[in-house]
Amino acid sequence: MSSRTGVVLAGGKSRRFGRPKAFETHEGSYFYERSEHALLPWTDQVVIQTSLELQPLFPGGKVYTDMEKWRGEGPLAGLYTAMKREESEHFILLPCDVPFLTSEVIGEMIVWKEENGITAPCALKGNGRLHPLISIWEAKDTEEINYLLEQGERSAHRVFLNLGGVSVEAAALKGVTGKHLCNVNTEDEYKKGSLL
Ligand SMILES: Nc1nc2c(ncn2[C@@H]2O[C@H](COP(=O)(O)OP(=O)(O)OP(=O)(O)O)[C@@H](O)[C@H]2O)c(=O)[nH]1
Repeated sequence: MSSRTGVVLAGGKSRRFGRPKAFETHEGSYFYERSEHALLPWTDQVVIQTSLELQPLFPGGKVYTDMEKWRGEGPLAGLYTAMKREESEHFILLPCDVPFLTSEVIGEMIVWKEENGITAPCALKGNGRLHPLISIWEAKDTEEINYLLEQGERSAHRVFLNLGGVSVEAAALKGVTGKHLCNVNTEDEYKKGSLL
């Protein structure tokens, strides 16, 4: 059983961006690759969780589509699918639209969580809000997430809170800045983030 699996969320519609965000580039790498590379040093494996439409565009590796039942229903369904498919103690989640985030941020989060003995999900807080998709989830919570999905819940934020999730302030982590957390939904946000 591998103890940490990285999950890159790379489905969705990218309506605000106008084309699939996963395949935008920053410094010569696709956005999804940047999330993948941020996770690789800290995990035993990284899986990409995407949609049926986008799956053929990825070059290989473990590229999963969301469970049929919740196809197109958002990031939480993507996380749950990966948790069901892979045996792992911890799931480190990243969206594909945080091109400025680095592996150092993930390392700092893991250390903070372990040092503080947190056994609940843990997510980063910064730029004035919680980032439930920049987070670490526990295999023990898989069935509770399933239950909440079955109840119609689709918000990763509310599920995180429901499971007693603990947030860590970016400012409490060494070297982590607002730029790292910059979430790119539009071309303008990408340009602004690049200037930070
Ligand atoms: N696997 C999976 N990932 C998703 C899904 N919806 C969104 N994501 C991912 O979750 C992250 C946040 O997505 P959003 O920006 O909120 O949604 P989006 O559909 O990509 O973009 P908009 O259409 O502009 O809202 C991104 O990394 C998306 O790729 C989904 O249904 N399944």
